[in-house]
Amino acid sequence: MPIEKIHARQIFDSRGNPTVEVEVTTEKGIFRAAVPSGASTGENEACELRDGGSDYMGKGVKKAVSNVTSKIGPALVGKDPADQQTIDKVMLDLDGTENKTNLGANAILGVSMACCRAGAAQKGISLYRHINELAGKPPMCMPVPCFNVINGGVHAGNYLAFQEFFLIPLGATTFAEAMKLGSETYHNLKSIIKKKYGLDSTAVGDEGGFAPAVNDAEEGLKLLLEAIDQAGHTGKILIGSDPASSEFWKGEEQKYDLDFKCKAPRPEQKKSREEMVALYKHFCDTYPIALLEDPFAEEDFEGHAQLTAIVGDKVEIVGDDLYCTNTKRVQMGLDKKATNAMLLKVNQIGSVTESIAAWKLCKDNKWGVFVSHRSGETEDTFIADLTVGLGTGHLKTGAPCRSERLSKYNQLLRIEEESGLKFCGKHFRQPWTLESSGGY
Ligand SMILES: O=C(O)[C@@H](CO)OP(=O)(O)O
Ligand SMILES: [Mg+2]
Repeated sequence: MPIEKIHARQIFDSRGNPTVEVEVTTEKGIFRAAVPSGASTGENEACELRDGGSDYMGKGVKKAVSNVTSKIGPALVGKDPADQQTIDKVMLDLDGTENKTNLGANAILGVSMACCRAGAAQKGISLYRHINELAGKPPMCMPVPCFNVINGGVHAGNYLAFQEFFLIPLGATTFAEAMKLGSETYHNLKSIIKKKYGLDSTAVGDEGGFAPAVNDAEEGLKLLLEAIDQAGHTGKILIGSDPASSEFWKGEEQKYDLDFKCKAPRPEQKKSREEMVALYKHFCDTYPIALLEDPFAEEDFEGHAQLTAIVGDKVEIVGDDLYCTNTKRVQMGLDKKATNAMLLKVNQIGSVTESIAAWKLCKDNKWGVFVSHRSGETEDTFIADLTVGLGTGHLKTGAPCRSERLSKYNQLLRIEEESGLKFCGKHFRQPWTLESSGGY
C-alpha cells in the first residue's frame, strides 16, 4: 500500500509560533505529524527552516511547507511507508546537505514521523511496536516520566538561571502510579509556592512548571523536597535538573553566570568550570539527584567529563546541546567519556531513522537515552511511542499540566493499558540494565 499523497500546512505550537504539520495518505487512511521547536537550541542542531521577513516575526514556515508539497511529496509518492530507512534516505539525498539546510529539518521530520505512523497502520500494529521493530526489537517497558515542575532559564520570566527541575517518581510500580505521584506533588508545590512567594509566583513557564522568584538553584531543589514531603511521597520521588548551561556560559570570560537574567548580578554567581563541578557535587551529595542534563556548555566536553568521573556511577549525566542527537557528536562524547547518557530530540537531527541510529550508538555503548519534548510543542504524541518502542526507560515532556505536555503522558497511559508492559523505574540508575527488567 504505497504512499498516495503528501500534504503539509502551517499550524501553531504552544508558544504561538508557526510550525509544520504533515499529512501522508495511503489506502489505510490519513496519517498526521506535527514538528516541535526549541528555545534553548544547540549550535549543532539540524536546520529549522524559517521564512524570515516581517510575517510572524520572521518565524513563518511557508518555505518548509512548500518543500514538503512540491519537492518531498513527489519523490515519495508510490514508496512503501513501512520502509522507514528508504523514506528517510530519499529525503536526505534530496536535501543533500549536512544540516538539512536545503529542505529544512522541520519539513523532513514532519514527513518522516507521518510516514512512520502510516507504516504502523500498514502493518496493522501500534506505532510503538512498529518503532520497536525498526529498532531491532529491543526490550520495551513503560518509562519513568520526568516532570519539569520548576521553570527558569530562557523558558521563564523569573531570575533563575537553571532551566528545569524534575520530579522523577522512581518509586512507582506502574506508569499510572507515576502520574499520580507527579500530579499530587505538582499541586502541593503550587500551594507551597503560593504561601512562600505569593500568588503571582504560581504563573507557569513554557513547559508548565512554576516560575517562582527563587534566589538560586538550591532554593529550587529545596522547594521540590518540601513538595514531595508534603504530598507524602518522600522516598518515592528522586529529582533531576537541566540547567541548560550553554545559555549562561560567557565564553569571553570563561565563566558560567548564574545571574545572567538578574538586574543586579552578584559577582560570586559567576563561576569557573571547577566551581561548577563543585556546586554539582554538593547538590548530588546533599539532595536525591538522579539526573543532570547539560550541566556544562555545549563545547565543554572537559567539564562534563570531570563531573561524570565524580558522580557518574550514581547520577545520569545527559548530553543535550552537547550532542544534538547527532551520532558524530555522540561519538566525540564517547571518546572523551563526557557523559553516560544522551538526550534524544527528534527535531535536533530531523528524521526517525537518524534518531534510531543515535539511540543505537548509545545503547551499544551502555549509555542511557533520555527522550525529550521541545519547549515549543504541539498536541503530537510521537515521542510517547518512540520512548516505549526504543525501551529507553525514561522521558521528559514537561509538567503534568498543559495539554501539549499531557498529550504525551496521556498517550503513555493508553499504551500502558493496551500493552501491559512493565514500568522500569527501578532500573533508572547506572548501570543501565533494561534487559533484566523483563520487558516486552
Ligand atoms: O533544553 C531542553 O532540554 C529543552 C526541552 O526541555 O528545551 P528547548 O526545547 O527550549 O531546547
Ligand atoms: Mg536540555
